[in-house]
This record gives sequence, C-alpha cells and structure tokens, in this order.
Amino acid sequence: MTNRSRYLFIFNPAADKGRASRKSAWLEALVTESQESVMVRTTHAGHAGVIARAEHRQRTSIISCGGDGTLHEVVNAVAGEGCTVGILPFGSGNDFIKTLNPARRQRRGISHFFNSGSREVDLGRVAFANSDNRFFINSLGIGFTGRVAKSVKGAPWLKGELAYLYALLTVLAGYSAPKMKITITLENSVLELDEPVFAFSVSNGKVEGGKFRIAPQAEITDGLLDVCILKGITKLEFFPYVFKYLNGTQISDPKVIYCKAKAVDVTLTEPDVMHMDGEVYDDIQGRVAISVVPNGITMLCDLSEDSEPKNA
Ligand SMILES: Nc1ncnc2c1ncn2[C@@H]1O[C@H](COP(=O)(O)OP(=O)(O)OP(=O)(O)O)[C@@H](O)[C@H]1O
Repeated sequence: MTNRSRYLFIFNPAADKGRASRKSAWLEALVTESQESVMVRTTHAGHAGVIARAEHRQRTSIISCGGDGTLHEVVNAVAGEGCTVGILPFGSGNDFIKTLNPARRQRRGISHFFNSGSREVDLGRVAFANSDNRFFINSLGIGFTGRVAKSVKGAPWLKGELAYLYALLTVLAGYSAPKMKITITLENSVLELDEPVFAFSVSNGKVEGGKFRIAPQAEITDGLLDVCILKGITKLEFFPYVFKYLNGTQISDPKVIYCKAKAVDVTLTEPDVMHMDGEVYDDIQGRVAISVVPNGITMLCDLSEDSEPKNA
C-alpha cells in the first residue's frame, strides 16, 4: 500500500448480496490509474472497520465502497479523527446517500471524489449498559425494524424488495409489540412513554430499508435526531402503515409519535434486536441511551446538489 495515497477506497465485494464483486476489476483499474488512491478489499464482516482504523491517519479521505453496513463500519472507525469519508454506493439499499446527495446525479468513475466539496453532518451515538459506544449515521431501530434487518441478513438468497417483503411477513407472523420505557429529550421539554411500541426508530437520514421514508423531515445538519414511534397496534392494523411508511405520511397518523430530539433513552423489559444502519445488534437488554453528535463527521459530497430528495 502506498503511504502517499491520500484516498483509500475500502471495497466490500459482499455488498448487494455479492453483486458488488462484479465491480472489483473496474474499480481497481480506476484506482490504479489515479496517482492519489489505493484500494483494499474486505475479506470478512467487520474488516472495513479494521482497515479504516489502521489507515485513517495516513489518508485524507476514506471512500466506503459498499452499502450502509460498510459505511457504518468506516464511520465507527474514524468518527472524531479528522478524516473525511466518501461513499461509492455499491450496496442494496444505500440509504444514507439518499439524504446526503438527494439529487443522486449519476457519477461515472471516481474522479469526482478528488474535486469534491465536503460538509460536516450529525451522527447518532448509542451507549449500551456495560459496553462501548457505537455511532450510526443513517438510522437505528429497536424491535420490529431490528428484527426485519436480521431477517433480511438471514435470507441471502432473496434480493432487493423481495427480501424486505419476506422479512416483513416473517417477522410480523410471530410479533407482538414489546413494552418499552422511553424518555425523549426534545429541544425544550421531555416526553415520557411507558407502553407497548410496535415500531421504534431514531434517524439522522430520511430513508431506511431502501424505500421507507422513516423520517421524512430529518436533516443531517440540524443537530437533532428524528424519532418515529408507532404505538402498540395489532398485526391486522399494521398493513396500511406499510404504505404510510413508504410515503412518509405515517408522521401525521394519531398512532404515531414523530418528533425531533437531542437524546432518547429506552429501557427494554425483554431482550430484543436492534439495527444501526441496517447492521444487526442482537440480544440488546436493559437501557439504551441514544444521543446526537452534532457535526460528528465530515462527508465528501457535491455541494451544488439541491436539498430535496428524488423519490425518497
Ligand atoms: N468480504 C466480506 N465477506 C462477507 N461479508 C462482508 C465482507 N466485507 C464486509 N462484509 C459484511 O457485508 C455486510 C453487507 O454490507 P453492506 O451493508 O455494505 O451491503 P448491503 O447490505 O448490500 O447494503 P445496504 O445496507 O445499503 O442495503 C456487512 O454486514 C459487512 O460487515
């Protein structure tokens, strides 16, 4: 690896259920052509974080070449370390870039990274009882969406929307809304809940699961996280909400609490599944403390793009 290379491309060939591997030779050729870049392929889950942690001091920028899971690993490795992060979206969902670069201008090659603008964006931070802090850049879900993320990962033979449909129906079949004790610190007040919650999410980005507008009013630079809580409804009542979440209209539903928060504390009565940026954290127990880190990381992005997402 050349130490002078300013741009490190971390490439996950397993992204998009292995289809990203088809881009390996193409990316390698472009990186080799560039005087300023070097590329490393991951060999296993977690490897992107290991590479980023080992390399970030020698690089100006790290480009995450994969989906939101690869980005999650890179962000957790370099947050607060002064290294900028770019995204080459090779994943299935690529949700965070839909909020970061909403115009989604088609980019060919990698040269745009070398003249790119950058901006600081917020991060979410999670402190678990008896464990380290973790960051999320796009979204976090506990309960229903955590279990859906786990089911999607467990069905590698299904791609794209089919995988989400399969996961949604499988999880729904055995689901009843878990009880959660939640304290939401709003800008000027505190909101307390202690009841069954069907779906719980805290978001920095607007989109989750490829197409679901889980937090349509989220802004990545407002120093706040968007909380979306669907109260304890029955399974049969759930189906209309699938369409509401796809359109982002759930936020005006009377069974949904949607607000902007500085921090959220959740206490679970039973162990449950959580996802952060689509990565599964299993067997989460007790208290989970979530807070915003304003301007937590600097992202490479095209500053000329407009601010409203297309089809997001
Ligand atoms: N070489 C590898 N072999 C197997 N798994 C890997 C490898 N490198 C990374 N991973 C894991 O692959 C998983 C999927 O990666 P990623 O989330 O980036 O793609 P995706 O799921 O297609 O994208 P998205 O989350 O945007 O839908 C992550 O959990 C990551 O840790």
